[in-house]
Amino acid sequence: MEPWDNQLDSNDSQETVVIDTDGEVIFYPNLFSIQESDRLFSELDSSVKWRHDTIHIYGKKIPLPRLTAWYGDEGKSYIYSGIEQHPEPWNSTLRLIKLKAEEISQITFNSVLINLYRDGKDSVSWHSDDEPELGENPIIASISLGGTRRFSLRHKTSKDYKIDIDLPKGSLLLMKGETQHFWKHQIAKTAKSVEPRINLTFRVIKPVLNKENKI
Ligand SMILES: O=C(O)CCC(=O)C(=O)O
Ligand SMILES: [Fe+2]
Repeated sequence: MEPWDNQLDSNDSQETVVIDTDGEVIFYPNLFSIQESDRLFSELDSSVKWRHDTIHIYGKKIPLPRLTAWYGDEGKSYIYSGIEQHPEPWNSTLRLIKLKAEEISQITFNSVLINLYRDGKDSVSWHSDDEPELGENPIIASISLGGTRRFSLRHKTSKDYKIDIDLPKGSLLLMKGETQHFWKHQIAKTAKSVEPRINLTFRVIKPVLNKENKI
């Protein structure tokens, strides 16, 4: 039996409400133990097909400040930076993590976007996960492994609403309801020395109408 085959223990049920206004964000600090987290980190670090994508801004090619990968059910493609992306098929480690995320979230996910923050210079800038293929009120389960990084949320119109939360290894942050309409989030760069971090955001990709109004 693998360590992560355990039933939910009492630690798993700890939860903190991070946001309950204009959306819902809930933090579960101990989805995986430290030992399980370290093992999952090294398995994913070596097995994931990491990409270093570039984005095009004002005619310039800019490498993303992190490595990424996308895994999911076959046939769930989505348009990202104007390019149709096809997911890699699930591997066994990702399936196990997905099951744990689904137990907590009470929803079946069909894809995961994975980020590798190699050091403190890697980051993700302010954004909402509001692509049409995620649907009206997406449920996103975000799992952290490796070094702790600070996750910030800020309300789009009420400038005083701002929350920072450190995401340690083994934790899960659940974003749901209207969160993506009203809030943006980021992982800022840091000058502190930090261990590499892997973040997995499990999502449900829905069919969307394309230009010819076909699914
Ligand atoms: O690394 C994180 O915790 C957040 C990643 C994120 O926001 C995203 O991939 O959309
Ligand atoms: Fe995001």
